[in-house]
Parts: sequence; C-alpha cells; structure tokens
Amino acid sequence: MENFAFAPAYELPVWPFTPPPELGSAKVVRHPIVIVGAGPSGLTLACDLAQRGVRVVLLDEDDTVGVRGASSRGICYAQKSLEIFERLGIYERIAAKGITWSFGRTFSGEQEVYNFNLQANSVSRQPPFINLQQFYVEWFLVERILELGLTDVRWKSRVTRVEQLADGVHLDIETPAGSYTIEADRLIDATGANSPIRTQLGIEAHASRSTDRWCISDVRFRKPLPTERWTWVDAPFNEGRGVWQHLMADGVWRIDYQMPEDCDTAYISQPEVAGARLREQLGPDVEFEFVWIGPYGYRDHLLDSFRHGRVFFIGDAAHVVSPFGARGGNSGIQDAANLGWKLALVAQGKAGDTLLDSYDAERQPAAQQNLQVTSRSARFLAPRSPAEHTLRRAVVALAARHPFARALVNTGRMSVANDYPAAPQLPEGARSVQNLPLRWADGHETTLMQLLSEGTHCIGLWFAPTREQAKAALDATASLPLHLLAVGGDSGLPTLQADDRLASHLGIGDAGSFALVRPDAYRAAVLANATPETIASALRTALGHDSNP
Ligand SMILES: O=C(O)CCc1cccc(O)c1
Repeated sequence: MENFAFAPAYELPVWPFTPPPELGSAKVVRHPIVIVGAGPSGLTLACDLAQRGVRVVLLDEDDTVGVRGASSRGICYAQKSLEIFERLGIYERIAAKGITWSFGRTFSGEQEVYNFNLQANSVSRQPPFINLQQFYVEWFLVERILELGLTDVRWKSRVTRVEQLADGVHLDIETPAGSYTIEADRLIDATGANSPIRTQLGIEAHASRSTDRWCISDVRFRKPLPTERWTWVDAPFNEGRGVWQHLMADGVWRIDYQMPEDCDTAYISQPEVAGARLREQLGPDVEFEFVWIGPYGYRDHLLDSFRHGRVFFIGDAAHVVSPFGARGGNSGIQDAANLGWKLALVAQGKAGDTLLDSYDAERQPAAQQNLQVTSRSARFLAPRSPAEHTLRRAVVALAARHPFARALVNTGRMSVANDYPAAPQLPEGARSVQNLPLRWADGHETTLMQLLSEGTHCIGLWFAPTREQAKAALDATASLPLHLLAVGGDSGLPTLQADDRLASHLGIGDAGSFALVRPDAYRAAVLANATPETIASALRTALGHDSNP
C-alpha cells in the first residue's frame, strides 16, 4: 500500500495575554465599543475603526489566528473584500501572498460544460478574486491593527455572560489571570457560527443542516495546472460526484470531494483513503504531500435581525451559508465595512443612533440573498427531490450541446457586493462602486479607495459644476462629512479628469450631474441636476440625519 506524506503543520503567530487594567479593580469601566471575536469579520471591523481613529476593545478567547487543529475555512476573497483590504492597508500583503484568479471552468465527466471570466465586468484596481488561507488574512489584519495602535486587543479573554442594559451591555470576561466585568455602549458579536452571545440572549438563528457530505484535501503537488477555479458536477475520478479545486498560497491546493451522504466520516478522511482518491485524480506519477484532510457537512442560518438593542451581529454570528460561491467569509467582511463607518460617525457625534439601524436594513437582505443563491447551488449539487434530479440530469445533458443550458449548471455563483434595497437612508437603494483608477486634473493618479482611506466621509462627485455652485455647495455642507470633488470643469474644487469609465460606472456624466459615494464605497444617491441644496439634502438623508437630527 502507498504511504502518503504529510507536510509539517503551519507555524502560526501567538500574541501574549496582557492583564487588563480592570483586573483586580472593583470599578466597572464603560467602553464605547467592544468587539468579541477576532475572526475575519471582527478583525476587519476593529481595523476599519482604528483606521478611522476610533478606539475599541477587541476580545478573543484564543491567542492566535485560525482554528487550532483545523484547516483554513475561507479560501477565496472577492473583489469587494479586496477593495476593503486596500482601504485598510493590507491589500498588498494579500496580493503578494495569495493566488489571483478570475477564470472558472465547470466539467461534467471529462467535458467542460460551462466557464466564466469575472474580469470581463471589472473596472477595479483589485482582481475579481484572490485565494488565500483565512489565517493569513487574519494575521495581516492583526499586524495592521497593531501598527495602527488604537485597538485594545485582549487575547485569552472569554466572554462568559452578556446582559443588555437600558443604555449599554454588561460583559463578564474570564482570563488566565482571573475574571472581570466591563460595560459597553455597543457590543459587536463576531464570535462566529456557534455564537455563545446569541445563545445567551436567546436569539433564534433558524438553523438547518444539510445531509450532503464532503471531504477536504489540502495538498501540495507538482503538476502544472492553471490558476483557475475548476469544479466538476460529476467527476469520473470521484465516483461521479462533485469536486472543487482551488490553488491557495504556499503551493497548497484545496480539493473538496463530495462523498456519499451516509459515508463514515472518519473512514473517508483517513490518509490512505484520501490518498487513493487523490491518486485517482492526479494519476500514478504525481508526487504529493498532504497538508490537511478533514470531512465536513455544511449548514445555514440567518438571524431575523442583525441588531438587538445595543448588540450587533456580524459575520457567521449573523448568517451562515454553504461554501459554494465563497459568500460566507466575504459577506462577513462586508458586514464589518458596512457597520464600521456608521459606528465611527456615531462615536464621533456626527450621526445619530438611527444610522446604526441601517446596518440591519442593508446587511440582513444581503444575507438573505446570499442564502437564497447558495441554497440553489447546494440543491443543484445534492438534489433533494425526483424533480430536482430530473432537472439536473437535463441541464447537464443539454449543456454539452446548447449554450442556453450552460448557465444553469450551478456549482456556485461567486460572491459579489450585494445591492441594497430602498430604505429611509437610501431612497433609491444603493450599489457598490468599484475601486476605479482615477486621475487628478494635474495628471496624478489616485483611486476611489485612496480617496476614502483617510477619515470618515462621503465623496461627492460633481460633473463640471460652476464656481458659484461649488462655493455654495461647500457652504451648505460645511458641517457634514463630505469631500466634494469636481469631475472636469473649472470650479475651483479638487478636480478629477473626466473619464468615460467613471461616468458609465457611476451611471451619470452630463454637466451638473452628481453621485454621492458613501465611506463603504456604495453609491447612495444620484442627482441629474445637482444644486447645493439637493446635495446637502442627499447627504443628510444618507447619514440618517433626517430621521434623527
Ligand atoms: O469555489 C467555490 O465555490 C468555493 C470554494 C470553497 C470556499 C470555502 C471553503 C472551501 O472548502 C471551498
């Protein structure tokens, strides 16, 4: 029998536990913002707030990144997440370490039945996707948070009790040096899928578990394959079941094999069994070593509301979806970016508490949409009824010969920045604006993310205003967080060169037209013939001032 080699385990960083000042003091200290959970969403939020100059306490029960003894969970980072990381100052580290890709192919048996190129609709500086083990992303975020120096990161700190107060939240915390109590004006639960905070507060998650079973093999081998997402609906080398294949950093391939529903999970993840499967796929001559093998089944859940009084739920604490399309981790990062600027403006007294309600109004429907999209993929991959089996057979058979059927072969619809529905702060709804390369009138280059990376402000892009209009608009918005920019013209405002790509991406471009872009790079309003009054009014609406002056 063939012997299969294992690579040495990853060496992950460990950060020291430092006894906090509250230990040994009877005084209960009140902190404006406490985040619990240093996973991707909690760390992104802490980093976002630090970048905006906001101090927070970040608690985590561990003292490292990743999950001890487990493989990387998230592996694919989508363009919107990468743009957020660019704004936070860690994109270069991610791009240098990770694997950039935009092309995907889906096979049925030996035949390619569908492909896509996500670069086709992109105008961003960031690529459609970078694959990277989740712990590296967490590691870079911790490094950045420590560089920024504003976050009180408390490792080895487990929250044992949470109670909502009339004007805040009470937390009991256990550490290696003893227990203590703090209060928070606002608490962010980023503790993940099994959130103890959610359980303590008695919040229903509406969980459901799939019977579909998979086995991950993270493996290194030398075989020149393109850096593309490959999926098989029914792989000949996996007894006609599904397979996923992605390259991650350090030359490690993530290969997910679909298993029989009633499989023995201990058996299918034994090195000899996983090795034989991989040998079937790679052929007799390819040397490989395992990095990690593990079985998994997926589940989903979705909270009815992501805000409960003073407690906000982000990432997996709020929503979990099946992995197809990489929508889980990416939407947690986007939750953090949505909530970050709102918390910052409220903490700085520039917006009222109502703005925080818009976090739920925007991100809960986004999570609903992600759940719907991933559930469709999951049911295509593991049909649940005779009708679903028939549909899948017909789609796969037709896809070989008929283009219309190819787009129905559903091995996952990759994560995108969700649009937001109309709401009081977004009368027309909102859509994400990509990180467009821009050029100042004097020829210097910039990007949308650079314009958003310092402080917390919206950007107003005004096509060729007059000098009088520009001066009056600056006066009308003087007390509001707005950077007013001109696109073309001679207004005296900081001016960007007029650019067809910018105009068509924003959906405007005639002289006098105006787009309001929020700190999270969402287009909140478009005005065909902007005036100083309509600009100020659109801004106040976007910041929730109208409903909470
Ligand atoms: O390509 C996809 O659809 C997602 C791949 C993925 C994401 C997260 C974990 C994992 O094992 C695979």
